[in-house]
Amino acid sequence: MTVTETTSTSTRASGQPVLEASGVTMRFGGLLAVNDVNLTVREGEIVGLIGPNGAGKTTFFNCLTGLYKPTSGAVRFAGAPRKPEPAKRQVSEADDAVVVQPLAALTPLPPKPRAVVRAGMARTFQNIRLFANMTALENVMVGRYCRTSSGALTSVLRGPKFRREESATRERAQELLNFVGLGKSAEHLARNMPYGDQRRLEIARALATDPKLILLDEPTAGMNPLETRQASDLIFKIRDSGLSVVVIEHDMRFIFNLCDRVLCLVRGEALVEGTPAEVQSDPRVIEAYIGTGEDDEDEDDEPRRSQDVADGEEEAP
Ligand SMILES: Nc1ncnc2c1ncn2[C@@H]1O[C@H](COP(=O)(O)OP(=O)(O)OP(=O)(O)O)[C@@H](O)[C@H]1O
Repeated sequence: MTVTETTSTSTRASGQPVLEASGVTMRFGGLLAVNDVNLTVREGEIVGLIGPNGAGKTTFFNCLTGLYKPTSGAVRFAGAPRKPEPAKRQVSEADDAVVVQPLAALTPLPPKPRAVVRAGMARTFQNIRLFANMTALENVMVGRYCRTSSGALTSVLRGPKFRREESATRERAQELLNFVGLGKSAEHLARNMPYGDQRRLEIARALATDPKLILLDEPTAGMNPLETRQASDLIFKIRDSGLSVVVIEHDMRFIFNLCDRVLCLVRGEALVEGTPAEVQSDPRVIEAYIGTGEDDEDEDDEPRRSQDVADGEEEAP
């Protein structure tokens, strides 16, 4: 299957690109998991990544976030480090001098995941990866440490600089817990928190790194309908706070109600990209999920929640 089609302009397509993946290909030995996939994410956009099981969504995500080095292709990100440019000065109508930051240019993604986080990209994983025996607040504080400057020695000596940073980190972590609706759970051990709260906590920890772009891998997996609605509200709130979001989900109703744009991968290739309305009504997407009935014996094509496509079609605007 080699058909790739871009059929939409996003409702927010006028924003500057923050991430650009071009020709991303990932092979595992003889297996072509992702084949020549392109994706541009713009400021303030929510982009959904869908596809049947084994379509290559997580592998593509891993390429976007620097966890995998693509076999070929490039990922460019607006926050990636580059040569410092002098800030330009602009004079407003009121003749006040205002310092304007130059527009962030897209530059190649740094090679290591830690550098990717510093550049402004954060992610959550399909399986919850919290520090189970730490409190909610401590989990978020850990996410914050990539933005603090205390070195090992300062931390051991616990001098004034360390104490100031520690206090600011704690304060910011509490703000983020409030933001995701976990303000009252700050002292709860992560392992004792309800499942939906653990997912929120992961998002708060990712937000603690001050990202420009957050990538969420199946954020509603295992959630009940109420938790799923709350997750949706939280993602809108994150977008409204100025971030771009990329989200992988199998729950089509959730995706089609949430996203500005959706990319459907099938067998590692981009099948269709468009608005939720375009993607959910595209016969190729329906076929990819539900099948034609001719290749029912092909287990790899079996969708986890095939009925969701039809559900989304009825419900989405
Ligand atoms: N580290 C790896 N080594 C070898 N093969 C892999 C590896 N990771 C993924 N694959 C294979 O690559 C293909 C794509 O897998 P991937 O997990 O990216 O799909 P997915 O769309 O995220 O699936 P799901 O919806 O089930 O999570 C699959 O055939 C998978 O078995």
